[in-house]
Amino acid sequence: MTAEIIDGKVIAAELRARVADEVARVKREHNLVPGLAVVLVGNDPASEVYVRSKRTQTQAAGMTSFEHKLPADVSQADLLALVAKLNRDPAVHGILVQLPLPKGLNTEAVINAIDPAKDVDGLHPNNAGRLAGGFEALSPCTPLGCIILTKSVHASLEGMNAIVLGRSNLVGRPLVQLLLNENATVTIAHSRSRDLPDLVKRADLVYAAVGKAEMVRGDWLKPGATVIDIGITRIPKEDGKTRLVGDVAYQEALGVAGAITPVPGGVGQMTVACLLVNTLRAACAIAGLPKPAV
Ligand SMILES: NC(=O)C1=CN([C@@H]2O[C@H](COP(=O)(O)OP(=O)(O)OC[C@H]3O[C@@H](n4cnc5c(N)ncnc54)[C@H](OP(=O)(O)O)[C@@H]3O)[C@@H](O)[C@H]2O)C=CC1
Ligand SMILES: Nc1nc(=O)c2c([nH]1)NC[C@@H]1CN(c3ccc(C(=O)N[C@@H](CCC(=O)O)C(=O)O)cc3)C=[N+]21
Ligand SMILES: [Mg+2]
Repeated sequence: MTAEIIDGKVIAAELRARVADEVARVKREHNLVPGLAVVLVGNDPASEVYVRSKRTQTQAAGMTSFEHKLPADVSQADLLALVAKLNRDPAVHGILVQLPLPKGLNTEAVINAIDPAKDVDGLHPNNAGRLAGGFEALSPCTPLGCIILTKSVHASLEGMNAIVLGRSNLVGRPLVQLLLNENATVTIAHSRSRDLPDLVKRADLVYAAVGKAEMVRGDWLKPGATVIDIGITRIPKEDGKTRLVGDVAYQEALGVAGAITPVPGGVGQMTVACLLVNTLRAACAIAGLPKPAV
């Protein structure tokens, strides 16, 4: 048996096309052009992968892209001043501050400074708390993308055993909340968890968001499980370039899983597409328009 490969490229392209249609409509009907501002401090390589695809795709969807690159030694005050300026800017509907921030900057204070209505990362406590409470919220893009990919395989997640490996504010925790909203039964594992292979073995749905290349082995998986690989690690190649590797041993998993996302070409594609969705939703909400069709 070989697993179905969940094609994030195709699913993300479909989602982006629906976003582009809605962007064209709000432009035509309401003269509203959604704008996304990305703030990149220093040069974290994982963040740069993200920024690259984000810029072109924002523009391709008909939205405005603003980019602010700041040096790694920028002061907390200057960073907060930029966030305050973006909060006030009527052309900006979404603000994303790339994480992790360089040492010396207070991440929590920066996130708290973002207008929750423009918090397209869903990291502000207003949004994270609303999500945890089961209320409507701007939710983090990567977990949103994971749910869409899972639903491309399973129409309903009700009663399924899911395991989430990782509990970060950006990925693991919000993914758990979204899975609960889908009525899955969720186990959360992290660096202090014991017997990871046994925990994974029981899961119909496996979400790996640890950041350890190929940590999840094929023989950990329940045969037929759906595997969503969120991890991205850059491995240097002999020619000096790098290749991207997930948290799951892909070749091994192919022989056991029922369905699996590749890296690249899986979750990462969906993260960017969902960022466009959140920016469109934020722009409509800020403008007092009805919710968009996507
Ligand atoms: N595809 C995409 O769109 C995106 C991909 N990523 C990638 O996903 C991965 C995770 O990102 P992020 O959540 O930000 O990472 P963090 O480093 O913030 O969190 C990693 C989590 O994994 C847990 N962990 C670490 N080692 C182990 C282990 N040996 N066994 C079990 N759990 C472990 C940590 O546990 P503890 O809490 O105990 O420290 C922590 O909860 C990274 O590779 C990142 O690059 C991230 C965002 C988007
Ligand atoms: N505030 C914040 N929000 C984030 O969502 C966030 C962040 N900070 N910091 C960095 C991580 C990482 N991340 C990625 C998103 C998409 C791809 C992506 O497009 N991946 C392509 C790979 C593209 C290529 O091949 O280079 C793919 O997997 O197919 C990668 C990484 C978002 N992150
Ligand atoms: Mg990270």
